[in-house]
Amino acid sequence: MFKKIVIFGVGLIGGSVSLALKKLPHPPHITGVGRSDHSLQEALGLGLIDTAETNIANALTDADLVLIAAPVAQTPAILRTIQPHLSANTIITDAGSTKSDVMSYAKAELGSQFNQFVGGHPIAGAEKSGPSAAMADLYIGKNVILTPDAATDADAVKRVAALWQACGAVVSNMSPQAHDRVFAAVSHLPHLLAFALVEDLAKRDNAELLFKFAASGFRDFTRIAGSHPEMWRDIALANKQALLEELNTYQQAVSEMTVLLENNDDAGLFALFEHASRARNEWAKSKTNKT
Ligand SMILES: NC(=O)C1=CN([C@@H]2O[C@H](COP(=O)(O)OP(=O)(O)OC[C@H]3O[C@@H](n4cnc5c(N)ncnc54)[C@H](O)[C@@H]3O)[C@@H](O)[C@H]2O)C=CC1
Ligand SMILES: O=C(O)C(=O)Cc1ccc(O)cc1
Repeated sequence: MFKKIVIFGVGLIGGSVSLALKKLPHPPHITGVGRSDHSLQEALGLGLIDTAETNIANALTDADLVLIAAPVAQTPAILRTIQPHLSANTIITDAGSTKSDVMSYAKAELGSQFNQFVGGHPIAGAEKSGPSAAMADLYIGKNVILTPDAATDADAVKRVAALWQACGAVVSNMSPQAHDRVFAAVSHLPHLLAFALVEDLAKRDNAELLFKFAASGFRDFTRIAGSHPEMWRDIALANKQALLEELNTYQQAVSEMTVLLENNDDAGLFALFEHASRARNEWAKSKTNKT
């Protein structure tokens, strides 16, 4: 296990890694680096980190792992600031929701030390953010995807996998491109649709009335529209191409449903609802406790 971990961005995701590792018999020393002093002090106060650092050279002294858990557009700037202070033994990893962009940033910013970078993505989270949202059990039984490159050091991949396993996660590998296509469909598209629906209702003249009577179906469909705007702006722009394809496919599905409705096609609507309902229920049963 790592002895000193430096976490850039001690919010929901970074803070939850920290809390999970603190349950180990020999937890690592965890140093937090943040963008705002306020959230770093909050992380310190909540016991998520052992030390808060603003000096990057000090933060990285004797560090054997750097975990980047900030919004994905912050990744190049963070890599640029750490690069001069990395030793040959420091492993760098991240938790960003998109992987093609992050892997390209790592290649560009780390140069000959790119082999020490292991891209990662925990498929676990929430619509809540910040240090106070961190949970020790967030990753138990959840998937974590690693996206090693052909150049990535095999031992670094093993050690990052072991880190997530120590947090209770189930680790698999994917290419960054395959990862981004899958998560455009099952995560990024649903978040955009939830934001779009809430925004459409919120800007109507009778929004107050609509929200007053909205119930649990609306709550379930839109929970993720309460998610962090900066994080989702960065994800949408980073995975723009795959997301535009998913939006296009979804628009076709909505158009097909519109035609069924316009034509009073009761059999067509029933068949569509029955097929989707079965697929959704089978998926939910197969997942039990997983994200
Ligand atoms: N929220 C979720 O459910 C999930 C998020 N992710 C990914 O994890 C990353 C972190 O997300 P959350 O923890 O949810 O966000 P968060 O908002 O809870 O925490 C992010 C933290 O990063 C800090 N930060 C921002 N820029 C920084 C910089 N340049 N240097 C150092 N710290 C900086 C912020 O002050 C904040 O404390 C994002 O890349 C996101 O895509 C991955 C899986 C799930
Ligand atoms: O809130 C939820 O249910 C999520 O879907 C959390 C989530 C957000 C972003 C990710 O990259 C992975 C998981």
